[in-house]
Amino acid sequence: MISIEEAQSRIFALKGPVETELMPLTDAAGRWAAEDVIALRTQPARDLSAMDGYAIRFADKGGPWKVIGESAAGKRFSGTVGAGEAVRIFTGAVVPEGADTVIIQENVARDGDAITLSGDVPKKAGANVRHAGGDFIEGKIVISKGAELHARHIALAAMAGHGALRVARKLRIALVSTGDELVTPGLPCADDQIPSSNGFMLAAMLRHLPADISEFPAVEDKLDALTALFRDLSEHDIIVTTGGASVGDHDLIVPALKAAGGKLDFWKIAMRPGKPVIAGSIGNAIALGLPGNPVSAFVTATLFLKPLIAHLCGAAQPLPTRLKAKTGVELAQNGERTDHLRARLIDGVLHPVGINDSAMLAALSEANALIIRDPNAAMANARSEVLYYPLGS
Ligand SMILES: Nc1nc2c(c(=O)[nH]1)N[C@H]1C(S)=C(S)[C@@H](COP(=O)(O)OP(=O)(O)OC[C@H]3O[C@@H](n4cnc5c(N)ncnc54)[C@H](O)[C@@H]3O)O[C@H]1N2
Ligand code: MOO
Repeated sequence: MISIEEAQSRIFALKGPVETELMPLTDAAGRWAAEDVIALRTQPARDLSAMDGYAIRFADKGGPWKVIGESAAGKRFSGTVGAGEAVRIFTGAVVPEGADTVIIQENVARDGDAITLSGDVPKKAGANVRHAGGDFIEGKIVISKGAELHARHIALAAMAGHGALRVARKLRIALVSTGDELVTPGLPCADDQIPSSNGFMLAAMLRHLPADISEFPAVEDKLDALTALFRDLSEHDIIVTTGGASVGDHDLIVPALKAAGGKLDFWKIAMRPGKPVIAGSIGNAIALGLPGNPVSAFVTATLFLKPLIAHLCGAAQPLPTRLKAKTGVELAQNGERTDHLRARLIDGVLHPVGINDSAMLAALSEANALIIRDPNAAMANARSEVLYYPLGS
């Protein structure tokens, strides 16, 4: 058995990021920047007013002033503000030549072209002015290669002058559930059968990731059928199987991968749940065999499949976020495998939900966090800090 960290780096080493394409901003969210994004313009391009009021010289801060024109957003005043002069100005408008300060309109009284101070004097030169280049300067890297593109990055790229961003192309992923006992959810299910929940769970986990997912009907535990499937799917970027990963007579993923001409990289990770993970390659594809137990499939997809997708899409930080919080109860000393305790984070404190069986979905659904227990971790007192993966609510 290898450690989780070694498994992650070996899976990433199977293949590098895929080819890239230029993506319009509207479709770039949720991807990762394939190159540094450089500002094509300076923002603000000129000194702009942050408020509605009057542009003045700070030297004249006590007033009175004569209004000599107007500067609005998109329609700047082309003259120069001299001593004792002011220009009516609006939020987002260019501060005219000669002026260095904006006094807000609430602090002056206007009578025709004349304004006088009626409130506070501006505190300093430059008050209510956003200076040119205060946000970013042309030529600066505003988004680093490998950064995940959230809505706020899309806005920044747009402001920096880009209409499209270079990102990894969409991945092609095949999801295959294996097992003679599997029944399509919603159809009658005999007592020795089980609804095939894993494919639906994985599709839901990957829904917002940049991948075209092909889902296949459950495949029987037959070497020929599984071998043919590996061959047929080898043009995908990733083939994900669930089930058949263990050592029983009907666990055929490893033999099928080999029979199809694929290569096994490793099998079994020192973790719970999820020990019998399989990683290898066949043709163009990375083969990732996840255990059949639903909670094992969920945890291993969280730790290996989603990070692999992020890695192939060029993410600088493909691994899931780990956070720290206090545990509400004492945690027993851990055994040899990294454990992932189902827990609920309530008001910043982690409460284990109790059942940690790798087949129990009700307990998993109650959880919104997985407490990480390192191999051989000592007992942790209640209120001590522990690491966890947030699962979303
Ligand atoms: N002698 C040993 N037995 C087992 C070991 C071991 O080391 N030695 N490891 C155990 C561990 S840990 C796990 S995890 C499981 C993994 O088993 P498989 O990956 O081979 O999965 P299956 O046997 O096919 O199924 C396990 C369990 O999950 C149900 N299942 C399978 N597919 C689905 C699906 N698509 N949706 C919902 N549920 C599914 C299946 O019916 C079984 O109940 O092996 C242990 N055994
Ligand atoms: O490692 Mo298995 O996933 O505990 O049941």
